Amino acid sequence: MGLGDIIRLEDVTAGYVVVKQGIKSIAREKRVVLRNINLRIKDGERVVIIGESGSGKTTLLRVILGLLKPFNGRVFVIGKDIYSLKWRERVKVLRQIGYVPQDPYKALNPSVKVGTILEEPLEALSISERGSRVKDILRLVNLPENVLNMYPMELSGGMRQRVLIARAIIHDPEVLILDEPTSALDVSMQAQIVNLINEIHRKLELAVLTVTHDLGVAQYLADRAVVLYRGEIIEEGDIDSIIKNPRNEYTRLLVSSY
Ligand SMILES: Nc1ncnc2c1ncn2[C@@H]1O[C@H](COP(=O)(O)OP(=O)(O)OP(=O)(O)O)[C@@H](O)[C@H]1O
Repeated sequence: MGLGDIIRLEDVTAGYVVVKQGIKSIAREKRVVLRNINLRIKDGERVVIIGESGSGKTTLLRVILGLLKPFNGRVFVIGKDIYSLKWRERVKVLRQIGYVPQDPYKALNPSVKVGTILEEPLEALSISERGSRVKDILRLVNLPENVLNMYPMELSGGMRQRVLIARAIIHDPEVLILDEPTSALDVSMQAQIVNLINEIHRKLELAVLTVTHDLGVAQYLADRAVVLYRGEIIEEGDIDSIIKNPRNEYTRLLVSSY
């Protein structure tokens, strides 16, 4: 394991166990979605995973987030093999990941005020420390303080996305992971969120891993890109050279339709 790896996947094969019910029998079958994935996110690096719908992007995130144990291979987060850890230890290590789920309209509990949502990850701090941390983060994500007393439903999609990003980084993790951060937003809002993510990367000096099917977003949010196709990494490297000079046939197709 090299110095400075925040996340590292070694030969990961993962998927789901599906239950097939026959007339007289029930059979469990392994459905492999990811094959032999080797992936490394270094300290402070911006990496984007590009792939079409069904390529396994969300499954890959579940594996990294400690939610889906691979059939084979190992997953390291800040140097710890997470699936070999006891649950309590694993939770502690996984706090180094800030996660922004896919849909800002569905991801926030509608009956909880924004202030409570943001304080939740800060339970270890005193009340006054929490308050000042919340204020700092609101400033960083460019939200006014009056949102603290509002419910998610009262906010626009872009504001909800800012709340989700704020919640993900408020406890100062080492890496921010975003699942399709712009796909539910209109075009002008997409640019603002992309700029915000880059600003957070600069100011907090954390690694950023973004999953997207949008090459435009990928170009703005990454130094390095990994192309996932049918559960396998088929190409990876510098995002601009992948776009200018794709080596794999599928990547060429992806770039030509962009
Ligand atoms: N809980 C599950 N049980 C069985 N199969 C699943 C499950 N979740 C996902 N899959 C299958 O795994 C494959 C990859 O799905 P995944 O959601 O990881 O893809 P994705 O690239 O994130 O797609 P999208 O962009 O549409 O979310 C799909 O064929 C999907 O049907």
